Amino acid sequence: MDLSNSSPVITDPVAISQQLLGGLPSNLMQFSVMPGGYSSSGMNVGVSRLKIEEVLVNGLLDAMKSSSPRRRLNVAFGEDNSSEEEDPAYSAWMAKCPSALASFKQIVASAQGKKIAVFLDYDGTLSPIVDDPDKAVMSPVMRAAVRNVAKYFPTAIVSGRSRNKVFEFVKLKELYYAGSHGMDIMAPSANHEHSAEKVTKSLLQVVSGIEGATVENNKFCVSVHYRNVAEKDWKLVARLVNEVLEAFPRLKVTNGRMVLEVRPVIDWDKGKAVEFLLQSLGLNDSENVIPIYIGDDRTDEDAFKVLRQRNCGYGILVSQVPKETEAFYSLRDPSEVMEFLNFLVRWKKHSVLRAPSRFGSNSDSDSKVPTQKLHMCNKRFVDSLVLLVCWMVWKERNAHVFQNQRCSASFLFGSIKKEVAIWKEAGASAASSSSSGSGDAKPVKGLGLGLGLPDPRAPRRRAAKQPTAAPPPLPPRGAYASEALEKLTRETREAVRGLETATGAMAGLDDDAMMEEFVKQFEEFAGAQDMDSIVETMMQQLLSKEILHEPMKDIVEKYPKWLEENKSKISKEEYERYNNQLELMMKLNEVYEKEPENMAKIFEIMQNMQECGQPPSDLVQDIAPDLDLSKLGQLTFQPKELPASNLLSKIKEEEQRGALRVREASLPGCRCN
Ligand SMILES: O=P(O)(O)OC[C@H]1O[C@H](O[C@H]2O[C@H](CO)[C@@H](O)[C@H](O)[C@H]2O)[C@H](O)[C@@H](O)[C@@H]1O
Repeated sequence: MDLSNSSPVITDPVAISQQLLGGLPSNLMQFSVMPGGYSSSGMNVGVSRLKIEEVLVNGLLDAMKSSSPRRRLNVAFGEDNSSEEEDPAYSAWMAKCPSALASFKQIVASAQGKKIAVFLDYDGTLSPIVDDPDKAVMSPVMRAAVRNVAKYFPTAIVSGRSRNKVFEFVKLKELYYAGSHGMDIMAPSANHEHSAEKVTKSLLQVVSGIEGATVENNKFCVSVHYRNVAEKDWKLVARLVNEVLEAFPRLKVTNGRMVLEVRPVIDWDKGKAVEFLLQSLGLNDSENVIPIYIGDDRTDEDAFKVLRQRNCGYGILVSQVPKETEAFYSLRDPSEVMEFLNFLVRWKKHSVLRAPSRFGSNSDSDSKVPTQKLHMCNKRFVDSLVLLVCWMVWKERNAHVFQNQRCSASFLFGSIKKEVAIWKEAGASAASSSSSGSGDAKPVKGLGLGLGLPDPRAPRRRAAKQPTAAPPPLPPRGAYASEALEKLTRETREAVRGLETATGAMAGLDDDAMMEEFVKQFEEFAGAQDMDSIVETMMQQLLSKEILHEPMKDIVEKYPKWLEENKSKISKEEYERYNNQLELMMKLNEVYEKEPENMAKIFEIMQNMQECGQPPSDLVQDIAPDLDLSKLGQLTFQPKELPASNLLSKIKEEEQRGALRVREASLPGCRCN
């Protein structure tokens, strides 16, 4: 939806069709308007069938137009620049449906002493919406967050997809799954599956001539996707689906995010699925169980409604625009969902350290937390610090393993402090650019956390050449990158704030004591998630398709020409090395395209890449000036070889034994990234 449109609120498609149908004499309305959809079954064809059909098609079309609203696009980068603070409609909506992150305190306060059960929709909630439904993969960090949540709370995925398909995406055995809008947990008759197959065939036939239209069989339901169909053809899609459904009186159609969902006319939906799951998991005690349901789509409203009616638990709508909803709270996008899930885990794990600055709790347990801890428990600071310490320790470990270089704890701490200074610089710029609200998307030095990572927001030549008047469509595959970028920016900013707090809190402590404190905090946090998985998650994020694929594609595109032009200017060895590098990059791109989740392969290629050193600097300069492949390669050794959590104690031990060679002198600038 274009926000410049008149109504800021997306209305229910049913309401739209009812409105339209309201104009007809009631005796002509023998077709049924289903809750959450409508079916053309039982239609009285005597009077003006064509007219009724037209009304149905138009109703469907209206619903299609109002679905999957898009936000304003930034002219230069195809990104959204608008902030909710500037949008009065959004602010008004937020007052009714506040952020679940901002309201975390209330949510957990009401859950004190009760059991939380978590229900999660998949598309648009755990994975960003993308053009190709088969590519709606979940990021490794999101998977880690869901895995952690499931460690502490019974967790179920409730999806419109078939159960198998959603499992293929989520890949976590510890969860419960309800596919086909929850239908596959209620053992529907084989007839439903059969008619889904039949209607899939008919739908495939009729839409085959419409460019971009696809049909997805979700076992008991069928999705007709029109996200990639030109808007002028949407009416045709609506008409054809409507026509096909006339032969299937037991099926109805509802509208989701750029998708028409054909479902059996049975009294079953995601709300019923949630009730069923609560019952069968022994969580039906509404006094003592708080179900939290997070979803982004219309079908999730059935679940929100159930929670509201039961007067227990919370629906959380994932949306960046105001919507009519039965949910109590909102989150803007999957990255906020992940943050919320992480909050839940930390709250559960560290309830003893719960402090006002962190979750705003003022429970008794707070009084037992020492003041210094209160300062240090600023959640985001701890997170950022953890990442930072983790990263530095990891680099140290690499230097230790690959270069046989070791450093003292105080040197390591010095490096951490230097890194923090870089964060500080980045955070200050990031904070000022965001608080100015100017929408200035200039790259911020240091946004790659000093890791030599490309800044996904840095304008590349290709982007700069695009005419500013016509904004490029928001590339769905960039969603993770901007998610990652947002996260890094947020963490950086918070690290800076946290650093200030910590500086005050730790004033008077000497380097070693400070280091001890850092490590203690780190271990507390790491204890919640296990150190290896934090490192692994971080490595996965840094080497993920979302971060690296775009710059790699750009380099691979230009590399052959560069080689040709420079062959006579470089040595034979260099030429071979570069050729080798190009081949590896091509391999890497292939993995990113075909099996982006295959981290083992990505690690392997990156390791080999490390041997090839940096690509020619004039080649990468325009594309990804900060990209340092040889350094990224160092990331790829499995943490299991030497758990990073042991490293600090190992360093200390060796230091005590006097076995350390301090390497400050050998490392100019002390930057070991
Ligand atoms: O209940 P959900 O798990 O949210 O499933 C609802 C539909 O999700 C998928 O479609 C949506 O996501 C696609 C990938 O991002 C996107 O291309 C499409 O436009 C969205 O509607 C799924 O493909 C459908 O079958 C589900 O019904």
